[in-house]
Amino acid sequence: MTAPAAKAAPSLRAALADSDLLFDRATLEGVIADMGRQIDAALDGERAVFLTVMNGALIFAGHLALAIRTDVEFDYVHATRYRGATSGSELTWLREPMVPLEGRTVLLVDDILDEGHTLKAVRDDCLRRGAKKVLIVSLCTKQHDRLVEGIAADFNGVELPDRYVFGFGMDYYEQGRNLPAIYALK
Ligand SMILES: O=P(O)(O)OC[C@H]1O[C@H](OP(=O)(O)OP(=O)(O)O)[C@H](O)[C@@H]1O
Ligand code: HPA
Repeated sequence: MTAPAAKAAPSLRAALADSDLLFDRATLEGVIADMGRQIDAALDGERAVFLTVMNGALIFAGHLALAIRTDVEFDYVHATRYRGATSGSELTWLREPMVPLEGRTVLLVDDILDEGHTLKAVRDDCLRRGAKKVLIVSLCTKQHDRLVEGIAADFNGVELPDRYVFGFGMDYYEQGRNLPAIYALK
């Protein structure tokens, strides 16, 4: 029996034609360089766990890691609640942290703080594992009144309008993650 054909994703080209460029690569690289300096100052020499939330944070994490001078220990989690769609649902854990977090400072690195469910769940999980401090590092934060209570970025790069965004790690139906800029659908 042949498997049913996968549903075609909406066109990335059409989405780009119907989007605004919000932040280009040079701007984002400058913003991330500043974030690296602020994080170095906050760590004050302490070796933190650099915990990337896959997949969206992959590109930001690579740039940010090169902007931080303090040595860090890498690990990642994979938690998703959008699963290639443009609105979120239940959070699914695909990979938990492997590095012991007890007594450690964690830099929790993600691409976007939107409604905050993902970062809140991962932050709380790190604390349950005994992390002494979790610093939330997000490339961007969306401006709206749907943010869950009790979550905020300790380090944030740029602020976004309340529109669906993609590029620089963020996907449009699992496309466009490697666009070197952030776009917003009109
Ligand atoms: O603040 P929230 O409303 O929870 O949304 C933010 C989360 O959504 C995206 O992940 P997604 O579930 O799309 O998975 P992905 O990282 O694989 O794209 C993004 O990378 C954040 O982790
Ligand atoms: O606006 C968004 N774009 C991409 N991924 C996201 N995850 C939460 N919000 C978004």
